[in-house]
Amino acid sequence: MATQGLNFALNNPSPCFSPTKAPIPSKFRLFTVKCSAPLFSDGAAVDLGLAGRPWKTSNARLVLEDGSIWRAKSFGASGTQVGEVVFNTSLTGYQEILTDPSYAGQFVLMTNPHIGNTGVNFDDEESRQCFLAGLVIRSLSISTSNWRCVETLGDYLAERNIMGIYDVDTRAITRRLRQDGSLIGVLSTEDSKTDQELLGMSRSWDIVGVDLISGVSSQEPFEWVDATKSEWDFNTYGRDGEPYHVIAYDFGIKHNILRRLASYGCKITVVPSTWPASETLKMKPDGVLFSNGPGDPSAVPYAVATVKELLGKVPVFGICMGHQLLGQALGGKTFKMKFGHHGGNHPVRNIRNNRVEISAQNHNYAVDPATLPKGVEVTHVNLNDGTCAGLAYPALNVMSLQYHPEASPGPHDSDCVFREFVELMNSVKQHA
Ligand SMILES: NC(=O)CC[C@H](N)C(=O)O
Repeated sequence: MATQGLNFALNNPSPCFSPTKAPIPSKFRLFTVKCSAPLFSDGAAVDLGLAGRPWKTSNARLVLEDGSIWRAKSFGASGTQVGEVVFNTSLTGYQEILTDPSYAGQFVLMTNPHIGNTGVNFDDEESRQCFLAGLVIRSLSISTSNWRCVETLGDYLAERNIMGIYDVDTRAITRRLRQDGSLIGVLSTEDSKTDQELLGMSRSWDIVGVDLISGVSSQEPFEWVDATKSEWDFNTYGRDGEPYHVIAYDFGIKHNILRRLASYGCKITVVPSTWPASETLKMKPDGVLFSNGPGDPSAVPYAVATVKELLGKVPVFGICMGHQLLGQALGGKTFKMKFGHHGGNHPVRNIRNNRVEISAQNHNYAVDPATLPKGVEVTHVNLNDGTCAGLAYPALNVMSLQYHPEASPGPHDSDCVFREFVELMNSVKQHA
């Protein structure tokens, strides 16, 4: 499919896919990028005093820190919002993306041009709210049609106070992000704010070094029981006997991680990000899961300290942020990538069995394998750019993935890793 091919190419940093480099203006010059078709842009008809148009005209601006201004039409909430712009190459699954807490502080730009056609439903929520800064899309579907739909995307965002824009050249912005790396932007529907003011806001804000986990984690421990609904579940692996008790650290956990663990027969207690390791050990779990979560892994040393305290005492599994925290706890370093990986089409090689999995990914940071101590194995590699996509330290019963085996949205190729975690807990229990 042509769109699928384009989205693969966007994630691949290989020079043969690089778009032509557009000139970037000097840091302090503002310029407007014309992107809408003339028929739909503000302009002549209004100036000439002709009757008002029945369609919406541009009423929002996205000002990027490189000085570019993108005129667009707003939907969802109004106001002014700052965040880091990242592009996501998933073709479907915008509701799961909107409710993935790992997007806190970020504007998600969907490279698939047509968004909103299936509306939103009760089943696809990945957390209790939308934590992202806003949504940037090319075309907002004018009709909504799906058997699960309960509401339109626009109403859903407005109720949750999340800003969205459409009729903006998402391809051009994506090229810019690929060439120059992630950019901070300010989205505004407020005419009272000047372009210079918005540019100033984008240049005085940063996402690096900020603890975003504390804003998304649950505040109290709770039990999780829901498994994947039987009509959606394809797992046939069943276990007899007592379920394994897993303590899941909530750094911004996606519900489908919990559903998949429950489907593999785990009893789950979710604990806040600041839950002391000593309390976890008192609960005598069979395993501990460190979840995904937003922001910079170096900004949460308290979480790294908790992970360190648990290493070697109980089998552990890290997903995305959890993988990065494990990398640091084992003595390694994390670094910020140029534009990260966001989408449901990232090829990863599982080095242990030499199979390639197409995976769902959402991260801007990665573990530098060269900084890891002896004994830590890189188990998975991202085939687009060779970055570390999974780790294991068998001596301490550690396993982790940089990406999302729970998908939501995305392919299910990596689902069997939940079984591997159950088998790890099983073998540790048998040898205790
Ligand atoms: N999905 C996640 O857990 C993301 C981890 C981290 N916030 C990153 O961007 O790399």
